[in-house]
Amino acid sequence: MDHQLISGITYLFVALIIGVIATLFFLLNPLKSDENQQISIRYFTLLFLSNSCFYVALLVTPFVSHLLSIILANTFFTLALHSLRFGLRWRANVTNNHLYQDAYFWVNLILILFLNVWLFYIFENSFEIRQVVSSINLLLIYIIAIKYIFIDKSHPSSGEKKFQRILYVLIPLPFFVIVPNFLFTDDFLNQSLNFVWMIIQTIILFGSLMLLLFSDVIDMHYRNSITDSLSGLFNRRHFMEQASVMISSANRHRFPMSIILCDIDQFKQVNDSYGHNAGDKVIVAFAQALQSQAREEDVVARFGGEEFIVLLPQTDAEGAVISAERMRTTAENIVVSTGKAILNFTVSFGVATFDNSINIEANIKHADEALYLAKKAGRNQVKMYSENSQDSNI
Ligand SMILES: Nc1nc2c(ncn2[C@@H]2O[C@H](COP(=O)(O)OP(=O)(O)OP(=O)(O)O)[C@@H](O)[C@H]2O)c(=O)[nH]1
Repeated sequence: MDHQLISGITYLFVALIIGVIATLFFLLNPLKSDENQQISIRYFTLLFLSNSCFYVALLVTPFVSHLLSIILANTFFTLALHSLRFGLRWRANVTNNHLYQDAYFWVNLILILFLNVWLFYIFENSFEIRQVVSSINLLLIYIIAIKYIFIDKSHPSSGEKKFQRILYVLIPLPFFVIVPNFLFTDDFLNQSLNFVWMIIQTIILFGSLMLLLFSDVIDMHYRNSITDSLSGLFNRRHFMEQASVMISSANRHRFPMSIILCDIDQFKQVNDSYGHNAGDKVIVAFAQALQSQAREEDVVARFGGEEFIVLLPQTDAEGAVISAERMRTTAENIVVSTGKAILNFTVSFGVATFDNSINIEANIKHADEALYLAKKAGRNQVKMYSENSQDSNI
């Protein structure tokens, strides 16, 4: 059999295997619970499928017309790279449009097709020229992709940082794809080298996207393990961990620290009168209000059913009572609309300033005692813990 035909078939086979493995990996990815991630995974899958089609189109030159091969190859290539851009955009939640609604994609595609046809007539069978056009396109998309890697720029994940670094490594690769064409006169050798570069590029891209998705999965599991699913606040376990770290820091540096423990008033009645969903809405509304009233360094958590806790570093008793009072009035003004009615609710607060000689549990107990007094005194108020609890007041 012809030498070129055997290598052509081998290339197609390799391209197909890469495409199938990548597709299976992305379709079986465990990140399916998040809609944004789901869409971005579909785009990553499209990237590898179209990348494989690109190789196939490029290597079918002996079987179809040269012009058709160039046009198909570049079309799939453009599709592959724009899929990368769109996958990252969905992941970072920066778009509601799909690829087919993207003007930049269509302009790019039309330009590529126009250039292909034009260059074909000018340079006839020039493999080099179409490599240059593809490489410039590839370069542009990698540069644009760098912009959309980070979901939260202030807290980049390790996968995001690694993926960014890998994209920087990928940027010069398109130029290496062109180099063999100018170095060697043997077409077969050139085509083989081109293919090797493309495979390397795909494997790097595939590996780094895997890395990015795995780090997303790890982040997601970590986030789930420290947050409460209903309110989105930290859960009790994470609060206790954070609190013990902050206590030792407060002890060492001798700064004051306070705790606010609060409980939604007559919450059982809300559930009984309006239903459990209405109760959940109240919890979410109050959690958001609490978070919005807290400072950046405060730790806000859902402590139990309708009970919440806030740890306030660098805050003395007076400051904590002012904060709690602000939270109380904010809660009083929240309006929650349910299917049946529009409802208001109130919250009681117990405040304790840290006694460094005792542990976190004992300090929380102090705040709980103050909260109990607030409930006993008629609810919707703030009480401060004092040694003689019966006298504690704001
Ligand atoms: N909807 C909803 N209800 C919850 C959740 N967690 C706990 N609850 C309910 O919250 C209610 C708490 O009621 P109680 O402990 O009697 O307290 P309360 O009615 O708020 O009365 P006071 O605290 O004395 O003002 C119970 O009926 C729980 O079932 C939740 O996640 N969602």
